[in-house]
Amino acid sequence: MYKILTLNQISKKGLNRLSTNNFELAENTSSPDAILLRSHKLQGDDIAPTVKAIGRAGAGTNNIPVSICTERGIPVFNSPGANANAVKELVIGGLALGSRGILDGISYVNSLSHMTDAGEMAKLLEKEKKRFKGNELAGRTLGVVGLGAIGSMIANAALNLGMDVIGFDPALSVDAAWRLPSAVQKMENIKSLFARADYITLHLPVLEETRGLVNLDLLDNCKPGCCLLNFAREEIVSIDAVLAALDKGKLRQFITDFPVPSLIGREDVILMPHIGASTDEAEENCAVMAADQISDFLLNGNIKNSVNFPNLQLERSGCCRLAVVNHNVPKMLGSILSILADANINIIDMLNKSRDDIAYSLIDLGEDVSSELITKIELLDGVINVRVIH
Ligand SMILES: NC(=O)c1ccc[n+]([C@@H]2O[C@H](COP(=O)([O-])OP(=O)(O)OC[C@H]3O[C@@H](n4cnc5c(N)ncnc54)[C@H](O)[C@@H]3O)[C@@H](O)[C@H]2O)c1
Ligand SMILES: O=C(O)[C@H](O)COP(=O)(O)O
Repeated sequence: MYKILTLNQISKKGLNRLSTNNFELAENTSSPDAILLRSHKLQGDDIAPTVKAIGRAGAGTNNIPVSICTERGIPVFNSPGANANAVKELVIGGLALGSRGILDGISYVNSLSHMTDAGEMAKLLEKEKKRFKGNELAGRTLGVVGLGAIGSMIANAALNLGMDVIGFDPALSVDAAWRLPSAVQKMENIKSLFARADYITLHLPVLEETRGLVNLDLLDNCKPGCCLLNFAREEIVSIDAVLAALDKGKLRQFITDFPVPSLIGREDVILMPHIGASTDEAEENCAVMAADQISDFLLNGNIKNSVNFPNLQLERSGCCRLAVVNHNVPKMLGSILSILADANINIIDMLNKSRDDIAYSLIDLGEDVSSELITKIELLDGVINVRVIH
């Protein structure tokens, strides 16, 4: 029985995938085998020595100390693309809010609660509605920074709204490139995207190199009257730079899913409480994906959609399986296999892959192994952890 610690509200549809024969779910346990979470900020010290895997029901893993997990041989999984449609729809809503007098118009109408005569009210609204006039999105240029699961969906939707779309992504994967409509014009650098776009939307992860990426220099370079949308992460945008650009009129509006106190109360800012992925559908998709990945890892050692381990899946064969995590250095696999050979244990099937400093092997054996043999493998210099999966 594997114990799964859940640290956020995870959709029932996902939790139900973890059958009660193999898994026990707990909101509080000191010795979990795996952790399932959403945006809970996890510290290294919160990860008990028993933890074998961490599943993020969502896209961003910046709330998880991934490098500490890698050092400890713990794969971290996420749910790529599972909430992309939800974010896309909210960003389209954001574009509408940024181009029309929707919020001010609604507030104005609600301020008329003292009026009792419908005819008088209609007359007043017809007179005042010019204050809430906006612009159409069609014909304007949208700059998309980060053309992965979310960025490519938004690019597509914006083209369908009649917008011109330009994009920047220095690390575009082959799959993402296939998904991208050819009408999206690829920019050589982020500066030229900022200089050309009427609306700019950010859809990249927070990494060392993207922290504070949207700074004074970049915003000084943007088209006057530009509207910036941040549904990616707070850390990517310098709030001081945004406030300066708004005050100078360089930016007309800032719309973000990541409010901070200094943004509250400004008319040129629209704040949402991190609800990009908060739909029934996205929460279910993410939870199902994360739960399935954790389940397959704990029960079979298979790895799919890890952000720090190689992806590796092997059909089960033989009588038991060894899952070995080691440093990606020469001779490791040979040393492991010679321990098995010296013990006369037959290998039925195996797969070994590496990613950066980590290597991972699944080895299916013809017979069960003793704890002494496992200890021998564990003691090899460079081995991080070994699991026997029956
Ligand atoms: N507001 C929300 O609720 C919400 C929901 C989902 C995701 N997110 C955020 O959005 C981010 C993107 O999500 P996704 O599902 O599209 O991820 P993704 O991995 O599919 O796409 C991210 C893209 O950003 C690109 N990228 C990396 N560095 C870049 C850089 N310096 N400049 C431009 N592009 C760069 C990558 O190459 C990749 O194509 C997540 O990391 C998360 O932080 C927020
Ligand atoms: O990275 C993500 O997937 C989003 O920020 C969603 O976060 P949430 O699961 O806490 O809503």
